[in-house]
Order: sequence, then C-alpha cells, then structure tokens
Amino acid sequence: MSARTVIVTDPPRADADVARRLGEHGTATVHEALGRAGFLGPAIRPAWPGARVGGTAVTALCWPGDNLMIHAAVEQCGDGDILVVATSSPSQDGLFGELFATALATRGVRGVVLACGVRDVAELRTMGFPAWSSAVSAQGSVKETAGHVNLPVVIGGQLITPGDVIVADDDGVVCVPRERSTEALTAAEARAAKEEATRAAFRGGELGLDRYGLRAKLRELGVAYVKHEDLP
Ligand SMILES: O=C([O-])CC(=O)C(=O)O
Ligand SMILES: [Mg+2]
Repeated sequence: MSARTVIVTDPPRADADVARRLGEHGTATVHEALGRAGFLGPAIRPAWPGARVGGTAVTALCWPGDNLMIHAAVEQCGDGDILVVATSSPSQDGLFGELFATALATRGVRGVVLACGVRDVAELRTMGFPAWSSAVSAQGSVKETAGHVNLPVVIGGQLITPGDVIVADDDGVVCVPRERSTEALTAAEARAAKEEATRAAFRGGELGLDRYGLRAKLRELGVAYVKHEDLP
C-alpha cells in the first residue's frame, strides 16, 4: 500500500509586493536583515548568472529521478510565485528544464529552486527564466511516484513553508518566513541605507578600521603593528 500523499491548494502567501521588494535587495542583504538566517547554503547555485528575484514559495517533494510532482506543482503556481523542489533522498538528476520553465513563465512564476539537477541551461538563459539548483544534469526523469505539493520542505537545513518569501541571486538562495517578511523588508531597507552611507565613506577614503571602531578591537586582541625592518 502506498503512503498517503497530498497536494495542498492555495496556501496563505506572503504579500507579493513585499516579496518582490525583498528580491530587489538581494540575498546578502536579506540574510543579514534576518539576523544571518535563512541561507540555503553554497551548494544551491544559479544555472546562469545575473538573475535576481523575490517571490512566494510553492513547494514540491519529488522522488529521485521522478518529476511527477513538479507537473502537479505547476498547476498550483501563479503570478509572483517561485517553485521550490526538494527530493525525498539526495539526487542530482535533471528533473527540470525549459519545458517546465515555459509552463511556469506562462503562469507568471518568477523562478525555480531545485535541491537536485536542472537541464536545458542554455535555453533557460535565452528565455531569461531564473533557476537555482544543486547540479546541472542532462539525466532524465520518470513520472511514476507520488510525493507532495505545498507541504514544508527542508533544503540546506532551512525549513521552507509554502507562502514563505524566496530571495535568490548570484550569491545563492534565502528563505524568509512569511510571518517575518514585513519585518525583514524594514530591516533590509535600513541595512541598504546604512551600506549606502558606508559606500560613500569608503569612496571618500575612510577605512573600515576607523568607521567600525576596529582599531580598539585589534588592540583588545593584542594585535601589534611592527615595522618591516624591525621584523626578526
Ligand atoms: O521534461 C523534463 O523531464 C524536464 C525537461 O527537460 C524540461 O522541462 O524541459
Ligand atoms: Mg527539456
């Protein structure tokens, strides 16, 4: 007897505009704004460089080498969403490619994040459809095994609940819990303003050692300045 599997329809989603604006701030800023949380880890990489998106998560749990539940998830995806695919055990097979991307783009979906492989990378780049994955692989899939759509999944140790905000760019992928998305946006805006002031100061020649009061820290740590000629 097979285990009971479910497709959850229409979960509550974070505000679409908040998700989009978090996306504009990018992963490093949003990760810091969350208190250095939510990063899916360096193993999830963009299929092509330069994309930056923010959207609301629709999740799918697939079996390795089987993309049946991605087909089921596409129907649950809409404008402003990002499809997030996990597998029930580690897999690098290319579960997703340009045909899926075409279907998702038609529905207004902003991108895909896969804890497995992606393929058709050249076509994805030409289409401008953003994709992040743990592998690039031509290995094809079957459509045989039931999984879940829109239940929480874990990728890189991060819990992703449907409706959370996903932010992704060249630095990787960050998940912002739906309940924290407004607070995260406020913190990201504050951080961006602070970094703008720091950028201006650095352009003016100020040093981080002075701006951040780090000379005292070096002293506290016992770090001494020694002239090269005085080195033993
Ligand atoms: O069809 C598949 O199995 C995945 C793929 O290559 C596509 O979406 O284009
Ligand atoms: Mg294909």
